[in-house]
Amino acid sequence: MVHAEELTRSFGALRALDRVSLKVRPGEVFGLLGPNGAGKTTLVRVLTGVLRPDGGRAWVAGLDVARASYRVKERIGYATQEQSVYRDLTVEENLLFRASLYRPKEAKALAEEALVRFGLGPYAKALAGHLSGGWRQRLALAQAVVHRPEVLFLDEPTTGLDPLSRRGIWDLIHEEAKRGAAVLVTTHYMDEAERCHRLALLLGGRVLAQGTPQELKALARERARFLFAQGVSLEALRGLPDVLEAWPSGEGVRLIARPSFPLGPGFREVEPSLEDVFVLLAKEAL
Ligand SMILES: Nc1ncnc2c1ncn2[C@@H]1O[C@H](COP(=O)(O)OP(=O)(O)OP(=O)(O)O)[C@@H](O)[C@H]1O
Repeated sequence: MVHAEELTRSFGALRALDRVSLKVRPGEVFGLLGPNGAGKTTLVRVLTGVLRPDGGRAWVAGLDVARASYRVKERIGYATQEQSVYRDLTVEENLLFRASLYRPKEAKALAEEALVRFGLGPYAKALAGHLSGGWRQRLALAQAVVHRPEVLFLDEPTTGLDPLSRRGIWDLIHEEAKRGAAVLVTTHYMDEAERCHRLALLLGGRVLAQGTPQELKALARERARFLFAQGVSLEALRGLPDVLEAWPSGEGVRLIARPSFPLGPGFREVEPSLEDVFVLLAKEAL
């Protein structure tokens, strides 16, 4: 499992991580959701022992990351976008290489098994650089888990993929969690965040909130009204002091308003999306 306690990391004057605490349990898919520059990659780099924190501590798979960063690497899988795949090796060679780094005696069997499990068999002899983006991401995931790690870190595993390929990757991520791995996945796609068991919303290096998607939505509903309105002017709504955010949506207008906002004719309450939750919490934090 993953346990981060008050992790802080700065680059010069920029505080990329500000007292970040979280836990990821075995069997859980935990999402780190935030816009560009929120600190997601920095957190993953600290948790995988690539980068030292300035403050705080972290344990991964039972080991203190700062003290045992090499041993931690044997117990984790780490997939950054495509960088984790060697384009001039074949699919099979990529898997064999990674497996032999950590489990040399079983490398061949593990690589074979990953080929089958990830449906990569037909591409075994193809150069990774010749695969389509979706298949290359599948390979990146396969090589991250080929040695059957206890903890899996996936940094934006679906960026640039079409919706069908993204679904395929998410099915595979959940299979790894079912196998018992603790999975930490970063994304800036709000719809993908819905697929996580629990999430932390990150902005400016700080955790704005964490919980299950349902808990985060309930938290937001306590603090604001999420509405859909028809027959009202967007500009007029935007001018009202109780309206925090308003934007065109289909035939009408979606808005986030303070709890005191009256529900007049033409307005109805809607279920907030995680994007709505994020917008509200980000506004409150600024
Ligand atoms: N090595 C570095 N040197 C200086 N600044 C850095 C370094 N790495 C990250 N930063 C800065 O720290 C902040 C957080 O960056 P980080 O890459 O962790 O964000 P992110 O949430 O992963 O964003 P993205 O979605 O764009 O990958 C950014 O402002 C970034 O410019």
